[in-house]
Amino acid sequence: MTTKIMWQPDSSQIAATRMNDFMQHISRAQNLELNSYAQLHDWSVQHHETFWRSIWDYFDVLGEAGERTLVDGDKLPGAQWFPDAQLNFAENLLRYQDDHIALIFRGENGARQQLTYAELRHEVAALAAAFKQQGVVAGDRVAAMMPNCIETIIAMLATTSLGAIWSSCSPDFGVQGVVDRFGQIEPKLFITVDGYFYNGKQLDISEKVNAIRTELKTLETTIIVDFAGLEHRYDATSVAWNDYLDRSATTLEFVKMPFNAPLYIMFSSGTTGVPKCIVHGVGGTLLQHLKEHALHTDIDRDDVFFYFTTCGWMMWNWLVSGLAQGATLVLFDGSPFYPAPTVLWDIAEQEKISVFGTSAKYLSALEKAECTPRTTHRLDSLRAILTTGSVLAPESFDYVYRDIKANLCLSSISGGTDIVSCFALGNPILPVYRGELQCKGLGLDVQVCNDNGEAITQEKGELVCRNSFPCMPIGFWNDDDGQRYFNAYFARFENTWAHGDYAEITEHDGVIIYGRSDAVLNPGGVRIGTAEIYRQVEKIDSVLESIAIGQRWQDDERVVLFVRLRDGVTLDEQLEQDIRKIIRSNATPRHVPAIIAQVTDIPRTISGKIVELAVRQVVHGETVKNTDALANPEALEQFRNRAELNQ
Ligand SMILES: CC(=O)CC(=O)O
Repeated sequence: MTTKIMWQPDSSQIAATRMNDFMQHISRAQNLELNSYAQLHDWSVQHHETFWRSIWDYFDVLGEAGERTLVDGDKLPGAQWFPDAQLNFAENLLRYQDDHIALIFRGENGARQQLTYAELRHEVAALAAAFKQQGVVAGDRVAAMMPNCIETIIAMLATTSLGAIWSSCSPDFGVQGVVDRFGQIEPKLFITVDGYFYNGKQLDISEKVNAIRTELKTLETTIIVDFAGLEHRYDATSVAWNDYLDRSATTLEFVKMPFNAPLYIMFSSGTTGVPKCIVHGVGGTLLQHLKEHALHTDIDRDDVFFYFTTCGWMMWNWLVSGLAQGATLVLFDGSPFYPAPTVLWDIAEQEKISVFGTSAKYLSALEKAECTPRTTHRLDSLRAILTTGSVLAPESFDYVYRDIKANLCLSSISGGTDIVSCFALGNPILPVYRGELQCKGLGLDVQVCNDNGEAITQEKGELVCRNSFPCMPIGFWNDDDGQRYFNAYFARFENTWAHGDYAEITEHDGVIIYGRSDAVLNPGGVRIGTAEIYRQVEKIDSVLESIAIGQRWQDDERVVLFVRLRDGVTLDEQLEQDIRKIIRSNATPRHVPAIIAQVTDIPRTISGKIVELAVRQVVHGETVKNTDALANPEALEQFRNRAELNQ
């Protein structure tokens, strides 16, 4: 069966893209005739050393690239990219210093602020000067529990301008979740707020902040941004943001750092124990984000770039790098459904957003809420929608083109915290096929492997990357012999990064993700990605969301499906039959759940991912190691000791 093309750029659109310009540039520089993305990608993998050096040059990275590009290039892990380079991350994000708008903040409570590039630089200088007076130096850690607002970006840029290391989470994290993360990295400074707004509520977090400060023994100072307008009592180790800034600072200096110096410490979701502290480097993060924004997303100075994210998800780090393109970034903090499900589209229309990023879950919830922005909003500026976080079902492609906008590039993108970027993503010179990620990222030898480690196409298997790339983490924090880092990605296949996604490379060299590999269902020895089931079940109007697990049963495994239904709907025999029928007729009899059960909530991580493993553990009576990693741990109780799972 041929896969439907949902959108295709015409030749004039292709000619105007930065991807096309880069392809011409490489053709000229390397004396080649590259005429397609497939050719460019092949070249970028076969000559990945030259490719990444070209990325540095093409984007005119500020700093010294140094002589060597790659040392021990065939070692995974162990390859060293740009071992002689010196650069500063913040300097590259602040290369523009003019009156173009850099940041627009929109709060759930109606707040709107904006800052030009010149003003942003000024604010960063004032904070960096105060940091310096406090004695913050390269390698120190600055931790932030912040909403997605302008101050968070100023703080990250001030931190990294000094070569210090940035780590952030959002204010909805619980005390233990924050301490589990920041406690491991021993921060010197903590930046936070008095409170925040969510779903129409003003939430005071002063008690939580005090509890966290007590636990983080290495803190010298806590800086508090007056975000929610609440009274805050300061003590000797806390200070208001506005009092802390050194407004007399006139210049901003950038401490040059090695390419592989730590930039960000990010955290795994922590659903299987204390979160892993994944350390990302200065140069690798920058080069990869330059490539992904400019080439794969075609972002430039004229773009208004929005991603719906919190500061606890790597998409925040990804969005912020958009400053390096000189684009205007739109930040939003709050519920995307308050006061109405259309709120993000109001913002898209008002701010003339051209690139709108969100999660796949948001789109399916929007569809269930029967929103049709195409008929209610003027979205003339919108030219791309990006989604990630979970698999974007083929039906969501239909929804976007039918009910949001027909003429745009819908790019499902995938990678994650582990690489602070993507393995497969969008491409402005390729068509969008229904249900597929458009392409593998340039420079990345992304493959799908069978159990023997052999590359396969048009078959499901493990998503891997077979060459080294600059944005591999530089390691895990407090993992001196690198063993935990090795075990996380390299133990499965030799000299290969195994990403933990169950996926397929399509005939168009696109990618389909079927779910996380550790959640794959295995009834009767047949491997089934959970997204294959969700896609069918969630077509049923009364099903809002679902989660599938494999339950050990009579020396085999059986598929158990839990569904969250619209208010007032009860799972009855008819609905069960409808669910089974839709799965059987659109997937296979093997996909049909043995048991279907109703729940009113599905547990998810704080960045919104449903946690199949934790549900599986509860169903089997096992202990869930770290419920602090969950946004709604109480939801797990609904899966414990269910009578229907014993029959
Ligand atoms: C790019 C991504 O893969 C983001 C995520 O799902 O965490």
